[in-house]
Amino acid sequence: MREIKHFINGAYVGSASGRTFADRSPTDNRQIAVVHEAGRDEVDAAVRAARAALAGPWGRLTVAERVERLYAVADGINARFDEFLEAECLDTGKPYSLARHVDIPRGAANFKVFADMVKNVATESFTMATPDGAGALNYALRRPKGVIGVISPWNLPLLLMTWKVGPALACGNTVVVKPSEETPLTTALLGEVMNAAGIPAGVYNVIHGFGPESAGAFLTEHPGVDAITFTGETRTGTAIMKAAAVGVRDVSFELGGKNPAVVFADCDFDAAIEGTLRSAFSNCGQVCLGTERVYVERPLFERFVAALKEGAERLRPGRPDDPQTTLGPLVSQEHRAKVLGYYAKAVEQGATVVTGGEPFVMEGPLAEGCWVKPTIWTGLADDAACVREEIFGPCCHVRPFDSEEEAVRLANDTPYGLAAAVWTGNLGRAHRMAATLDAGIVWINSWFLRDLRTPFGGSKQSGIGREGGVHSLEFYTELKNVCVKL
Ligand SMILES: NC(=O)C1=CN([C@@H]2O[C@H](COP(=O)(O)OP(=O)(O)OC[C@H]3O[C@@H](n4cnc5c(N)ncnc54)[C@H](O)[C@@H]3O)[C@@H](O)[C@H]2O)C=CC1
Ligand SMILES: O=C(O)/C=C/C=C(\O)C(=O)O
Repeated sequence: MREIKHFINGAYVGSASGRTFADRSPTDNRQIAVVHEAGRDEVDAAVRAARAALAGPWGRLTVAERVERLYAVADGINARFDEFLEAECLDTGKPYSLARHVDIPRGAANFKVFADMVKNVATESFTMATPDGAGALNYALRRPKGVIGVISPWNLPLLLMTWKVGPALACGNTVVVKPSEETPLTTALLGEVMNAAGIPAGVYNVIHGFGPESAGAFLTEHPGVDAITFTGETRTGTAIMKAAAVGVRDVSFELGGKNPAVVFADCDFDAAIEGTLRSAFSNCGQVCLGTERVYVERPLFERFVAALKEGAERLRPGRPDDPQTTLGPLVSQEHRAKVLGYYAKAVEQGATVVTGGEPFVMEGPLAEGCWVKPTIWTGLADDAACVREEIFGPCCHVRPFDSEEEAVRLANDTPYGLAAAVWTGNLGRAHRMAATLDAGIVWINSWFLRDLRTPFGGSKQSGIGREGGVHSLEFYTELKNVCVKL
């Protein structure tokens, strides 16, 4: 049995309390690791180590030296690709075919891309007139913000954690990471890569545990943390924001979504079906950018629903390492109960179940796993729970519309504003839709095409701030203006 310890000041350490919890595989519910649970003492030790490293060798490196080490981290992930792949798929149950192309390569890319960015970023400068005629020169310096608290979720554990840690380190900060209690393995493994890459002790720290009254809350409440970055549920974001208010610490939040896809009759039908299948069912629907509401122009509606059903029924659940597997389980029994609760509620509220709506019956050890069928509904009212609330499972509701105005009204009728997809062959309409949809990210005739230089984040209750490209640098640095009288 693996034993997962905290990673503090460059070394793996257990909890002084001896408290541990079980990490289970969602594939078959077997225990895969015993994980140490941090108390306030371990969190404090991690924050102190991070603070000391800021003033230590890390803080004295030149940008070029930092960049070189971050490249070594990326190379270190790639060199141990298969170990990361195995650990990520063991924790999440996701198919190797998915993690091999998305999670692990992005884990490495998140270090390289932001290393390149800090190498090339400029800051502004202004000359100004002064009464004596000599003038003055203003220029801005970017300085690390300090110790960054990173709270990461379970759906894309390595990808989303490194999406924060990569730019934070590139900007010269140090971090204390609290990975999700459901998926601690790859965050723990990254400590070994950090050491091998020559990242000084204390720059990357990891503490394990839960959220409220555990490691997550202890970290966000810790006065030694200068800023907090979080991806997860909107309600958790609210709790973290309250903690961050003490000491007036900065936050960057990427929160829930109830993302629409709008499909016009003039779309490329096959592309729209392929894209919508991916956006609704990839990672078993556990992607914050995923589509849970599909609006289809009426003339296309019946054909679209039939093709989507056929695609959903082609998905094959199975072991992550089986090349035939195209659908993993949900992350936990608790999450499965939540998703199945929505499946039951949809029926109570009058949905037509086009396909799915129930658990998969699996054989052998997999019978104990967190499997649910990909599910498509039609016929729900616009205020039904499954149309309003984030489910985070492999499911979507499909509804017809009759005009562009109606499609915009329906798509925007949500407290969330993370992502949207529009499928149309009409370029003018594509741009109109992009401008009027309330979302941080609008994909036209695509989904999950990610350029890491672009702003990423949500409007309304889907988040605060933007990360990606220079926007990450904005969050992870303080700009200092220097005014020189000439
Ligand atoms: N990427 C996303 O947008 C995600 C959304 N979700 C949504 O959230 C729902 C609940 O899943 P959870 O795992 O409970 O998500 P969560 O938002 O509660 O957990 C995410 C992270 O926050 C930590 N956390 C929880 N409460 C905290 C607190 N008070 N202070 C500090 N840290 C805290 C957790 O330990 C975990 O590391 C899911 O059903 C799904 O709808 C979950 C994970 C990712
Ligand atoms: O950065 C990405 O490409 C993916 C982001 C996905 C999420 O933030 C999520 O599912 O929570």
